[in-house]
Amino acid sequence: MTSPIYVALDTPDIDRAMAIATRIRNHVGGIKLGLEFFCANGRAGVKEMAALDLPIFLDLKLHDIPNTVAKAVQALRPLDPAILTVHAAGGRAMMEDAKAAAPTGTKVVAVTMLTSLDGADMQSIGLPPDPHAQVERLAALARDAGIDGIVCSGNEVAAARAIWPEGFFVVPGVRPADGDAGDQKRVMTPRAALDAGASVLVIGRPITQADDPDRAARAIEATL
Ligand SMILES: O=c1ccn([C@@H]2O[C@H](COP(=O)(O)O)[C@@H](O)[C@H]2O)c(=O)[nH]1
Repeated sequence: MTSPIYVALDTPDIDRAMAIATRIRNHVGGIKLGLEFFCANGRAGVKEMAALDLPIFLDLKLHDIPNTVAKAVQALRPLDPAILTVHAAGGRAMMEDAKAAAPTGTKVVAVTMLTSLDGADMQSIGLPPDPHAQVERLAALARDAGIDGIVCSGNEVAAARAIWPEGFFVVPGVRPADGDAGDQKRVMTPRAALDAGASVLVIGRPITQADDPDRAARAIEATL
């Protein structure tokens, strides 16, 4: 069975990213490359990581006017990522245009509320302090825009799946039971997130910052 874990390789150092991915490759389903990696290494770096022959999740969280996002997605087409992120807050037209510009096999998923935010943070940016309601609203918008799924925390994934049963649900903010949450505010264990309806789990520091990333990945895998 393919692992639902995408490991977040959040480093600008491609040699380090490659070394970690090589060690844990048999215990993860894919690798996630985000802003830190992409700003340092660009498309060439992503192509280099593709040599590992693992699915690539390009987590660039694109958020701009529809034309700009569509052109950015076109520029990423040669990388043929398995998963690509945009921000749902960019609106329906932006999500529609991102999907139209993406390769056929790429799942375009929309970030709803970052897992580093809680109700108080939402209030501070002028939103009602209710992550559940906001995730449900943006999940419906993403579904209606014709993209593939959303990114949300494990706390909201069951509610989001209830309104979008065939959606693809990416869940970061995942921590083993004794794990340090760090800057994440809406967290859940890997097992609980899968039980709640996650399609894939994004796990970074609990694996990449461990003394032995391979052992950490295996320990998490054993709980699934
Ligand atoms: O809402 C979101 C969206 C994306 N992320 C990304 O997931 C990983 C999480 O890393 P950890 O080290 O496991 O906390 C990271 O790359 C984020 O950019 C997220 O955390 N929350």
